[in-house]
Amino acid sequence: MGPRLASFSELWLFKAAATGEMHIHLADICSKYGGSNSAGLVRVGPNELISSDPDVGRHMSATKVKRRKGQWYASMKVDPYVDNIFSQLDPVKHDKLRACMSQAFLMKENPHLSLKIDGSIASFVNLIQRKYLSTSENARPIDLGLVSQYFSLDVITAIAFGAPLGYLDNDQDLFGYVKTTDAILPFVTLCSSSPSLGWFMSQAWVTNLVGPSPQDKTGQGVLMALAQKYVGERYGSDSDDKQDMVSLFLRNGMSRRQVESEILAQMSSMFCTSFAGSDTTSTAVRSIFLFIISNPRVYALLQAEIDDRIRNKRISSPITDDEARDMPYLQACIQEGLRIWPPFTGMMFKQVNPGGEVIKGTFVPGGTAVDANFEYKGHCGWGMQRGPEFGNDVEVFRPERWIEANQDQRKIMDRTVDIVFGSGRWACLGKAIVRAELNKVFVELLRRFDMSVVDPSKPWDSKNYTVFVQNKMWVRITERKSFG
Ligand code: HEM
Repeated sequence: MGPRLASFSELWLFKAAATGEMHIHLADICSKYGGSNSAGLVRVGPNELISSDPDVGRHMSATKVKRRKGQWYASMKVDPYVDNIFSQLDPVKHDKLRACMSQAFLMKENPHLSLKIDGSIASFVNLIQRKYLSTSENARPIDLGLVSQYFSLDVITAIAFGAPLGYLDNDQDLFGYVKTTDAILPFVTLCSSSPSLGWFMSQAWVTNLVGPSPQDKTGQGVLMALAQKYVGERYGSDSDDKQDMVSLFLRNGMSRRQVESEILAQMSSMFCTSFAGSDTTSTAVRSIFLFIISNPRVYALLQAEIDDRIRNKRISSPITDDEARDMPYLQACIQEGLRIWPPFTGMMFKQVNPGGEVIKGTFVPGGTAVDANFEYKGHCGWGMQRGPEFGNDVEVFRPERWIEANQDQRKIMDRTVDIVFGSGRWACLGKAIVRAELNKVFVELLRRFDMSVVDPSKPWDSKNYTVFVQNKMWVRITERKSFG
C-alpha cells in the first residue's frame, strides 16, 4: 500500500519535498493506494504511514490517549536547548506547557487581541490608500502576497510584543525576514521530510552551527534578539501592566527561556519561517482573496452581502467578530477558501502505540522499545479537504456548497475543514485569533476597494514547503465609489 521506493527508503519523501509540490504528491498517492484498507493508510517511508481520512486524523490526535508526537516535530525546535510547544514530543510535558499558554489565546478573555487585529487592518487600508490605489491615469499594482504577509507579521508582533513591528507602515520587509525565511524553507522542508535527517538537524550542536542566532543581522536571528530583549526587560520590571502574550505567559509561571522560545515559535507558526513551517495566516488571507476576486459570481455575492449589512446598519466599522460570524456568505467563502487551499500541509506524524493499534478497522503494528522504530501515522492535509463529504466538484471554489448543505451535512463539512487547524491534544491554539483576522480583513478591504488580478494567466508564484511560499500576486486596486 504505497510507492515501492517508500517501503524501504526515505527517498520517496525526499523527492516529493524537493518538487515544491509535496501536498499534491501526498494527495495523489492517498487517492491511488488509500482504498487498499479501511483507514486509507498509505506508506510514505519505511516506518511512516499517512491517511487523508479525517476520522484517522482525529483518532491520532485524540486527547484520551497519551500518544507521543513523531520525530518530524523535533525539527521545529527554535532554541536548541529549550523545546517549544510544537517541538515537545512528550505528551505530559506538552500538556503542562499548553495549560500555561492557552489563556493568552482566548479572544473573549483578552479584548486587546481584537483591538490589535483592528489596528493592523487599519494600517493595511491606510497603506493601500497611500500607495496602491490605481486610476485610469495611474497603474499602481500591489503584491498582495507580500503585503498579506506584512499584515500577519504586524498582527502577531502586536499580540506578542504589545505593538506591531510596523511592516505595513513601512511597507518594507524589515530585517529581510521574509526574504531570508523564504530562502531557507525549501532546505528545512527537505530535512524535516526525512525523519532521520530531521532528527540529525534537531541536535543542539547542529542547530547551533547552522541555525539562526541573535547575533544575525537579518532574518529569524533578528527576531530572536528582539524576543530576548523584550522578554528580558519584562522580567526585570517590578510592575507588569502590559496587555500582551508575554505578560500572560509570565503570570502563568513560565520561565524566561521558555517564554522567549514560545514567542519565537508562535511567530514561526504564523509567518513563513522554517520551524513550525508556517506562513499559515498569510496564505489563508492571500488564497481566499485570490479565489474571491477571480470568481465574478462569488465576488458579486460577497460584496452584495457586505453592502446590504452596511445599508441596514448591521455592521460596525471596523466590523466585529460577532457581526462577521452572522454573515452566511462571508463564512461560506472563508470555509471554502480554507478547504480548497489548506494553509498548512505538514504531515504532523504521531506515534502509533508501542503495542500496535486498530485504526478505523485496520491494525497498525507498533514498534520496538526504540522510538525511531515506531510506526508513525501522518496527515495528508490537502487530500483530507477533497473528500466525498464535499460533493463531486471538490476542485472547484464554490462557497454555495456550504449554504446548500443541510444541518447534518454542514456539521460534517465544518468538522473536516476544522482539521486544517489540527485537532484534539495538539489543536491550534491560535485558531480563534486567525478566525477573527479572516472575519475582519475581507470585509474591511472589500467594502472600500475593488480588486482585480493583473495577470489572470499567472496570478501568483506559489510553492509548497509544508507551508506555502507565495509572492508576485499582483493585484490592481481601485476605490469603491459606493463605499458606506
Ligand atoms: C490559518 C492559520 C493557521 C493554521 C492553518 C494553523 C494550523 C495549525 C496546525 C495544523 C497545528 C498543529 C496541530 C498538530 O500538531 O497536530 C497548529 C498548532 C499551533 N498553532 Fe496554529 N495555525 C494557524 C495560525 C496560528 C496562529 C495565528 C497562532 C497564534 C496566534 C497559532 C498558534 C498555534 C500553537 C500555539 C500551536 C501548538 C498547539 C499545541 O501543540 O498544543 N497558529 N496550528
